[in-house]
Amino acid sequence: MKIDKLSSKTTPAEFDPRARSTSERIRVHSREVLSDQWATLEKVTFDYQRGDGRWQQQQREIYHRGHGAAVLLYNLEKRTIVLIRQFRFPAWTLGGDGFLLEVPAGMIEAENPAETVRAESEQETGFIIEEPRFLFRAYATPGSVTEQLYFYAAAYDSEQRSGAGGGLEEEGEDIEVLEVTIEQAVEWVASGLIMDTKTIIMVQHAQLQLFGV
Ligand SMILES: Nc1nc2c(ncn2[C@@H]2O[C@H](COP(=O)(O)OP(=O)(O)O[C@H]3O[C@H](CO)[C@@H](O)[C@H](O)[C@@H]3O)[C@@H](O)[C@H]2O)c(=O)[nH]1
Ligand SMILES: [Mg+2]
Repeated sequence: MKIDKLSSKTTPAEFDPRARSTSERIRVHSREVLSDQWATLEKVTFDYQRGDGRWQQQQREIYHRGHGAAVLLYNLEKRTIVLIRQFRFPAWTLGGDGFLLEVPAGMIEAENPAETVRAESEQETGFIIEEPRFLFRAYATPGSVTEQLYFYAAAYDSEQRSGAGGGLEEEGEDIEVLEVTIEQAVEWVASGLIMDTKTIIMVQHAQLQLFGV
């Protein structure tokens, strides 16, 4: 018996919707703002042309809350990185104490992610950094949130500290600063103590690219 698994999906390139630009494959019907307070929640109805050429109507709620930037603070001599611990209300609603271990991060202001991580590093941890190194950019939750996260790394020096950090009290921040060895951080990812995606990515980047664990 001859089985040709690809035949039903194979179309000549000129008719293949996958070869067309997405703007030709998406027709937006309506956009409705459901909530517009701290951030914006929108309901969008659109037609999507599937890979086999058929059109399908879909509806999605999408949340626009700006973009974020995070920084991996590392010290190669001491083999340490800097983590912060802070209360996250959405996490608390799922059980547990709601306190998460994270890398310093903040929402991008004035469309300048490098400046944002310099400012967040000082506000949240007290460490003053020079030019942070851009690593990569990623969607955290692409199915429903438009936010992109910009990842940076910066060497820190324990001497270059302006204060204890802790964040801005007027913004409700109450941040604890931890300096941990890379081995400890890797162990916390494996044991499930570190549960924040951007932080897991950063610890693994540090492990693979910086410390060679
Ligand atoms: N009133 C109000 N204030 C808010 C709200 N959400 C955030 N804020 C204020 O905005 C500040 C955001 O602090 P940042 O340090 O700029 O951001 P972040 O909370 O650390 O978020 C970072 O990490 C997130 C993922 O873990 C990212 O989603 C985010 O973009 C950023 O990178 C908070 O301290 C708080 O004052 C809200 O719904 N209402
Ligand atoms: Mg923050």
